[in-house]
Amino acid sequence: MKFTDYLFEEVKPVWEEYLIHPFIKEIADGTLDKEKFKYYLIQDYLYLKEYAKVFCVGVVKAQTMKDMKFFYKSIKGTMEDETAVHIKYLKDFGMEPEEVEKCEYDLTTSSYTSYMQALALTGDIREIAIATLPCTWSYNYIGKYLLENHGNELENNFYRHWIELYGSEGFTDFSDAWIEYTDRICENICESERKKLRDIFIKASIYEMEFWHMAYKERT
Ligand SMILES: Cc1ncc(C[n+]2csc(CCO)c2C)c(N)n1
Repeated sequence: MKFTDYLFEEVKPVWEEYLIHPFIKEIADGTLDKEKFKYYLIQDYLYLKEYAKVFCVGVVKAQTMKDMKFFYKSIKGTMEDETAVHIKYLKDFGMEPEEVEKCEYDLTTSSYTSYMQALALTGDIREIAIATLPCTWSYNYIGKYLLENHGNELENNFYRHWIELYGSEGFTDFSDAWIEYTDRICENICESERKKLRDIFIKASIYEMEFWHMAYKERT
């Protein structure tokens, strides 16, 4: 069994909950309160800024040019490709990126990003890959599910670009490449290493759920 198949089995119950989370269900049918989406985008923009730094540490810690390139390309993917959709939506809400950067980090945003950054600084490229994988893979898992189940009802859905980004072929290729890369660097690891990486993967998956809760919660 591939290591990532094992990881998937371990987190499946949590990932299935993402698909029925009210934030995701309301994105799917287009009924999500726009204020909630705006708050999510602001926090997610801050999240992506910190997340990109985790890949930067990956470049520093990688031993080969091939591995360095892998992290380097993901920095570009995060800072340019993914944020482009955020910037477009935020512009519609009347916010420029510079203004978004001045917003306060929600406790969940700082906890999740601090967790990954601390792991990146103290760990090796395996720990960095495993801590960042639920983020890429689970968004593709959600995006593909939404496209498969709601793809033909998106014409007037305000969240269509978000769904199309994460369910797209390009993003699926990106996610699959990370899965493959993770299996490559985790070949022949010992049992205690497997357990350590599994725990990181589960924790990051739970942080993803916390992020959905944060995005949906009522605030005054
Ligand atoms: C909380 C949160 N988790 C995951 C993603 C998705 N994501 C973040 S970085 C990256 C890699 C390439 O852009 C991907 C897929 C998100 N946006 N926000």
